[in-house]
Amino acid sequence: MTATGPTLLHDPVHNRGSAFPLEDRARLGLEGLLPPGADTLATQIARVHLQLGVLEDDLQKYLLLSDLQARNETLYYATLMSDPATFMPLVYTPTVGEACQKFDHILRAPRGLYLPITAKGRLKSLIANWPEKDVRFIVVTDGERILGLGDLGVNGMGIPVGKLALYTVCAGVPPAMTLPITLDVGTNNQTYLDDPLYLGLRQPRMRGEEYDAFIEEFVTAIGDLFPACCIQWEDFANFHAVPILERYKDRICTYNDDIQGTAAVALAGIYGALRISKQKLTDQTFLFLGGGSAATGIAELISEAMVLEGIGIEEARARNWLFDVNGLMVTSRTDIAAFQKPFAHDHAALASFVEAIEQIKPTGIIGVSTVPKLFNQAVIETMARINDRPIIFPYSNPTSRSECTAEEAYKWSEGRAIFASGSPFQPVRLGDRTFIPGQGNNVYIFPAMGMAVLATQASRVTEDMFIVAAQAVAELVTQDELDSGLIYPPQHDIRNASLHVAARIAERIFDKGLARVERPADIAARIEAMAYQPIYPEV
Ligand SMILES: NC(=O)C1=CN([C@@H]2O[C@H](COP(=O)(O)OP(=O)(O)OC[C@H]3O[C@@H](n4cnc5c(N)ncnc54)[C@H](OP(=O)(O)O)[C@@H]3O)[C@@H](O)[C@H]2O)C=CC1
Ligand SMILES: CC(=O)C(=O)O
Ligand SMILES: [Mg+2]
Repeated sequence: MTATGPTLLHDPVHNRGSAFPLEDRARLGLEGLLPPGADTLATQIARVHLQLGVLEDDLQKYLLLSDLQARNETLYYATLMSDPATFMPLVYTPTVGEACQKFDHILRAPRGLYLPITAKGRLKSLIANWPEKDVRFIVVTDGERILGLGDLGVNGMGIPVGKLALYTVCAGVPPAMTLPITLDVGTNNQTYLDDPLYLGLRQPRMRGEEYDAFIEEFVTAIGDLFPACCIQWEDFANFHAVPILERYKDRICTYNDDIQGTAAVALAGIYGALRISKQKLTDQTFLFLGGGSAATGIAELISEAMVLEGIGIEEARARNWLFDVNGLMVTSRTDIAAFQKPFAHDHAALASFVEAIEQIKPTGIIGVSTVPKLFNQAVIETMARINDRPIIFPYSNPTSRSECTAEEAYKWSEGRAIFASGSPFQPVRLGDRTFIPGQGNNVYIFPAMGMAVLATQASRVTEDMFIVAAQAVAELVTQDELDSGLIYPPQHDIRNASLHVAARIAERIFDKGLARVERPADIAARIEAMAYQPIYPEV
């Protein structure tokens, strides 16, 4: 029996607000509870656009949209899908970064599951409180490396919430099947520990065996309660992200978006760049600013993609170099972690990034350092002197952490940079030319991966699925888009792009025998039919 009256108006899944048809209102006990006129979904969307249009501050817009999500889910998704290029920067990077930093101050309706380490031993009973019983996709963080903003404790919850909204908007993963989770193992962020409004555990971060046992209990509980569920790890510090992925990738359906999703979107951008420069992947050398989860994930996937073009894995890895806070990663350094070692090469130690560019002569630089402005004029001018079409990817998020702006990259390279950034930039005018900067963000990958896994009920997520995803993104970019500098599909068309990428990944899942459903005659049609549409459910 569907709820009626005020209870119905407070159920975000079934609520239509002012769009309840007049003829249904008596039956649903809604007469008098709504204005006498009736909206359509279209007039409701127009009203949200109007309300957002008068707000100048993006955080206020973020709040308006989260309130809407808590009140009327269909209208929320319909609004986001009405103009993804406008709304993605509000519910995702860059605005979500500011929202997370202030999450305890701006909190209105909590969303998702919070699992504190103090509930160790009882996680299953907490997770069982989640009202939906067919959860297929979890995005989980422990809040330690939120975008490039560091340890935000439970305030990091904005990231799983925002990413899962985009699973739905971009690729149609039904929202009822998604679950955002924050594991609260404490925080080392003193500002939050001192803030009376902070809502997480007031204790230093748990480390070591107790942390590992907590993760193990979490994974086991999810497997028991939601056996068809895929777990996406998000924004963990690299010393947890890498071992967690290693531990679980062959045991359950799981992946880490910062390592694998980012790698795929970077590879897609490189494939696009090579169509512009008319070069081969195996002719490239990449120098990363940063040597963490994202850098090593991208470097490894590029290496694997180079192997597909005929060179050995060691030779491929030798074309990928890391440069971190202590300089170029060379074999003589003693501070290199195991996951970085494949990309530490024999070379003299170098402390200057420009000097490293001079000596290594990369064709592309990829910024995943969390530190803004390090792709300075000298860096970009050196890249532009060495390369006819230098690849410049400042991937750190949010915008305040970007290694350079689009304008800087185009200006300092005299318009020759092939550019993409983790957070969006506006088009850049240089003389009589207009450049459209692409957003090199894993948002081109994770929603599609989610839909592919859902449609196939994949038992595992494997590396080659990310190479396929990269190829599928790249093949959508038209010559006109490349001519304007755009190496990713335009954001306004991200839904079509994601459904295409999902179908290509799903094909690979079926080919590898990892699907747990029968192969349909038309995979793309099956995905299209499964994809969530923002249409009011019957009541
Ligand atoms: N565009 C996209 O889709 C994505 C972007 N990102 C972004 O990438 C960034 C990094 O993420 P991730 O790799 O997971 O984070 P990590 O913390 O794992 O890596 C950051 C790396 O940068 C290094 N670093 C810090 N300061 C400097 C400096 N001054 N010069 C050079 N290197 C420095 C760190 O070294 P040390 O550890 O020694 O401090 C570390 O190796 C974040 O801003 C994140 O938002 C991540 C995923 C996806
Ligand atoms: C995009 C993303 O996953 C990050 O910046 O961490
Ligand atoms: Mg991330």
